[in-house]
Amino acid sequence: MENDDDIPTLVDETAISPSKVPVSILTGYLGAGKTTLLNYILTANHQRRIAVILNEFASGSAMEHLQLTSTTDDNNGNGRQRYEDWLELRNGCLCCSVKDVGVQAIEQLLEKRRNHFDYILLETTGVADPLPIVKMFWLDDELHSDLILDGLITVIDAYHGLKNYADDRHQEKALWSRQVAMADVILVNKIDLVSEEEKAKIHSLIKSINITAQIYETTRSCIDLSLILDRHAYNTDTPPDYLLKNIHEHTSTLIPHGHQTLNSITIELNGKFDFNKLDQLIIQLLWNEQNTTQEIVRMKGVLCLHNESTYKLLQAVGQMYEFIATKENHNDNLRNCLVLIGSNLNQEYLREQFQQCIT
Ligand SMILES: Nc1nc2c(ncn2[C@@H]2O[C@H](COP(=O)(O)OP(=O)(O)OP(=O)(O)O)[C@@H](O)[C@H]2O)c(=O)[nH]1
Repeated sequence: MENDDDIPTLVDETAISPSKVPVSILTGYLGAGKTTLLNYILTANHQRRIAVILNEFASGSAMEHLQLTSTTDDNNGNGRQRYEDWLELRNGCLCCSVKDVGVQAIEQLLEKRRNHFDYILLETTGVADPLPIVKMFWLDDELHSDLILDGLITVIDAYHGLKNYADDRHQEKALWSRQVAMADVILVNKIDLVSEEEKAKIHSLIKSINITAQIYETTRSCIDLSLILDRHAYNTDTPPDYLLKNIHEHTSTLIPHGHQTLNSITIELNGKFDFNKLDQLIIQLLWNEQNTTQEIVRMKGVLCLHNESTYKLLQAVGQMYEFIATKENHNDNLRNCLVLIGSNLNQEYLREQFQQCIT
């Protein structure tokens, strides 16, 4: 481990990027290929200086640690070097509690090693529910954090995926589904081990749970990094194409799979929303109705609002949500599209609720 004195000082202070450092969360059920992906990233030839943070238990200790491994250029002309750091998390684990202690620890690390990396990948354990971790890193601008959530990458084991899903033990199935439901990018890994028929089945199952994620097939988690990094899934002001144009194509793939714990539904409406009514409805759905049988884990929408000529984006994760202004003019094509991902979602009921908010 390096000590603080070893940290190189940049001669040219302007070389330190004032911009925020993107954080991607990496998840995937046990044995899916997360470590294989991280090893690939840490050894692959690319320009990014990526810090990998592993959420590990320190054996024999009640204390939690985050292990940081990074191969980055040290800016002293010594080329790429690998170093490790440990962060102590005295108050809990990133996996099972929403605690901003994890964010603070990573911010401190960033402060200390600002010139060492420009991207952070946070690996969760195979049995982590990604929802609280995504919420933790979806930071309000008011908090002036140097970190910005880039997205959630989920690695799926193509060979065991259907088995994990079919697992009668509810906990396993629920976790697997949540990791798929929350993803912005999904790697269907171990594609070398499955037939075309199995491949089609796993794609269909993934899409029925999450129609918004970008899906790539991989072997040994090898992927062009530009496809999975810098997704800007939470800080975009550009309406995604699938919400603007291709929703019919996606909807046709929403084949329900037996005893599904989570699934996607889409709602399309014409007209302009009354913002106050819409806001009240979102609060009702995410706060008041969240503890009924219905649970919305993720919501995305491209919407036309009364008195506004450009689209608004809606993003929600658990009970948190925000409306984001876009520069894209709707040109009086007043088509609104929403995708909701969750459990026990009643499409007709939800459609009716949103319809009532149209002016
Ligand atoms: N055949 C095949 N094996 C793979 C592939 N990707 C990973 N493996 C193997 O699958 C096993 C599990 O991979 P890991 O990368 O350790 O999986 P993980 O998601 O980190 O697992 P946990 O840490 O237990 O959650 C290892 O033995 C890998 O070598 C692949 O595409 N094809």
